[in-house]
Amino acid sequence: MAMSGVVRSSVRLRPTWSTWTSVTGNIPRNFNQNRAIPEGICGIRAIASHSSNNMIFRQLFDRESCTYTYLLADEASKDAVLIDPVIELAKRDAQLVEELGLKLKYVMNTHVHADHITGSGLLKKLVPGSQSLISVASKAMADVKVNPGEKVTFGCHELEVRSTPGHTNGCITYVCHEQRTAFTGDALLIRGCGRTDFQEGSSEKLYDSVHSEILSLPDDYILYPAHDYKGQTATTVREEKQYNPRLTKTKDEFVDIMANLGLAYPKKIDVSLPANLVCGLYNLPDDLAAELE
Ligand SMILES: N[C@@H](CCC(=O)N[C@@H](CSS)C(=O)NCC(=O)O)C(=O)O
Ligand SMILES: [Fe+2]
Repeated sequence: MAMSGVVRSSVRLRPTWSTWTSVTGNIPRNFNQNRAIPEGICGIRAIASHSSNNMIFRQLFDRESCTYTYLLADEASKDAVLIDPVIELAKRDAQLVEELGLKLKYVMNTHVHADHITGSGLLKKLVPGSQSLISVASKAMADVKVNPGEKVTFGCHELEVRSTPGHTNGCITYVCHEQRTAFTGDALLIRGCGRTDFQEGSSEKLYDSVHSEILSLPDDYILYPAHDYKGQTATTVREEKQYNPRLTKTKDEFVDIMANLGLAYPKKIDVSLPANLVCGLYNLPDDLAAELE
């Protein structure tokens, strides 16, 4: 029976095709990727692909804030999670959840966003039974607070919580080993990284955490950021280790680059921060507040 929840233990009990291949680092020569995985065993068919026949995966985009929201669901149980939803698009996300016949368990955030209000609060209203989720270190309010090392599970899938501070203190990355993917929030952006000039930002911490928790993953892991401003959608550990113009530098050079980005503050920072500390439920602009009534 598939279970959903937050696993506090780091012990993994059920071996899968994908964990086997990630441990051994190779695929059997005669491995048939289309062969059905035996019932009751959670695995992937398309090895090293970012999606598989038993996980539904959607990358959704907000044109205004250039935010990516991710919908992940277990095909068998229909249990689903949303990562980093945007309040203005909560109805879009809720409609997709309904159309796909999914049971939304968690509306999760990688961090307290500064540029938009999270859709967590509104989605909880639109999809009764769903719970908001964020890191303990974020100091934000949510139904479920997670710590590094814990697992968020939905159906037979799980996301490992990794601490990736530096953009904010409470930033976390969700790693899905069986799919060989990671959702990096604003810690790592494609050929970039999150800024470190507010929200307890620290360039030193960001450099260390991205290297130790994200770029230490296997080279073929696909990385999905919370934003992209140039039209890219995903990257890999290998690419970022080779081409990231900031993170391939020494730590001293990185700190210097980050101190001289010269970025304007996000336009919505003043409304976003207080609202996101309570999962998008406080002091909202009138049109958004009306949605919640
Ligand atoms: N212009 C946008 C804000 C752009 C921005 O500051 N993006 C953040 C991520 S959202 S907190 C960032 O870290 N950018 C790093 C970079 O190098 O671009 C707005 O007004 O909302
Ligand atoms: Fe951010």
